[in-house]
Amino acid sequence: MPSRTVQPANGPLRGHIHVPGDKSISHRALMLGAMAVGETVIEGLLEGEDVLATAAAMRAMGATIERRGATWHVWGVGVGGLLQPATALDMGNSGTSTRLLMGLVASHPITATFVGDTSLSQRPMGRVIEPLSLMGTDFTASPSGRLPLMVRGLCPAVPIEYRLPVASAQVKSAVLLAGLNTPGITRVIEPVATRDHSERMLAGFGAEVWREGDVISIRGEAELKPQRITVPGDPSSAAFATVAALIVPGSEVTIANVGMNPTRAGLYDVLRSMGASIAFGQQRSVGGEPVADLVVSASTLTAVKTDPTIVASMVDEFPVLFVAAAFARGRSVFRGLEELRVKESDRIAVMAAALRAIGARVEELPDGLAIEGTGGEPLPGGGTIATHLDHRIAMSLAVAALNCRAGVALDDDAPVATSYPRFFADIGALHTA
Ligand SMILES: O=C(O)C1=C[C@@H](OP(=O)(O)O)[C@@H](O)[C@H](O)C1
Ligand SMILES: C=C(OP(=O)(O)O)C(=O)O
Repeated sequence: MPSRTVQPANGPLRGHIHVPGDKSISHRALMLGAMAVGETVIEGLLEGEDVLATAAAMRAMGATIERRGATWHVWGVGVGGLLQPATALDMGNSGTSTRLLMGLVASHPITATFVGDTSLSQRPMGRVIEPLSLMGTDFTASPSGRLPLMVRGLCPAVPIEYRLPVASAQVKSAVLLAGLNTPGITRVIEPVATRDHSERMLAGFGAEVWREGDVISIRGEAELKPQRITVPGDPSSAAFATVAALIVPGSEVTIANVGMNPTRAGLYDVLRSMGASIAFGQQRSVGGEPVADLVVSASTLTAVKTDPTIVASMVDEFPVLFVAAAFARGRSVFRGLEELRVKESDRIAVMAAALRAIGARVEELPDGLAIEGTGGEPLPGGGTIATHLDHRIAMSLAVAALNCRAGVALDDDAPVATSYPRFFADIGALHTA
């Protein structure tokens, strides 16, 4: 476990960074490229460990995937064409790879075993096993529906209409991807809107997929046509430099190429409601997704109470929002965050412990956190933070360290490589002194 001490910023953060490719979109580009017939070309793919796990799995099931300079090239097997993998598929730390690929395998006549690291092996897969079992797929899972697990796909599978019991884009996507190779129409009812990258990209590849109110339908046995895809920057990664610039006095930072899909951009609305100075320049469309360059200036933040309806549009950004709240004026309250307990770590409990360790005043609630902010004053810092194989915990505390008197030690900085390998270099480049 490589440990690292992050020192407080020795002056304002200044400069310009280019945020890496969106993780959710990168996974989907590889998967759908692998399901098309012909060559898909991907620009801006996130080369993080999670996405590389998806690439390795698609290769193991028959796709050819190559990096040539700055672009990635995928020669797909076609819908229905996935091959039986010779060995277990190693999903590493990646919930998205696991759940979406379980969906793809579910309606193919193949058997696949999924394994992962100790974090992923504790995460619930029953939420995907349940709908895919209704489609006829057979599963043998570890106790409580965990990894390692084996999926025996059924072809043809049975189309279903499934109401999501949790707001989860991964579960929605697993069912839609299983529906790709299933005769007839598969429907997902989504009471709370979640990120819609699967629907957008399936349509882009030529599948018939449509939304009526909260019902998303896909016509199966689709033929996907290869595409040229440009992956926009990841708003979940941009969140770290954004909060860093807000809490380090005197900072002004430009973060280029940030995806602003409304199903992902909740954090930026919440920060602005706290008084954050964030300007959205060069608004444009990249790969069918809205994108902007953010100009973020250090701001006096005030406490906030988030509405539970906004959670799905910023589900991965709460750890770093908690850091912003720790430096805001007043008591912030975040509720409706039950899903945070089943991410790479229990992000409510782990962030409560980490913020306390650096001197913040925090109350853990069953479904969230209440945080008493400093009003902008630095926190004491010091101590060593347990990151629990969770990239977002590591990066959030590295950001907090910038405004802690004694800095912050992370027990393990390796997890940042799952979603943002250049994180420490990007933040380092913003130091002026
Ligand atoms: O579909 C996706 O790409 C993702 C969906 C979210 O998970 P849930 O579907 O479990 O909320 C999110 O936390 C994850 O980082 C990526
Ligand atoms: C929850 C996350 O990812 P995944 O579910 O793919 O592991 C995340 O990136 O914060």
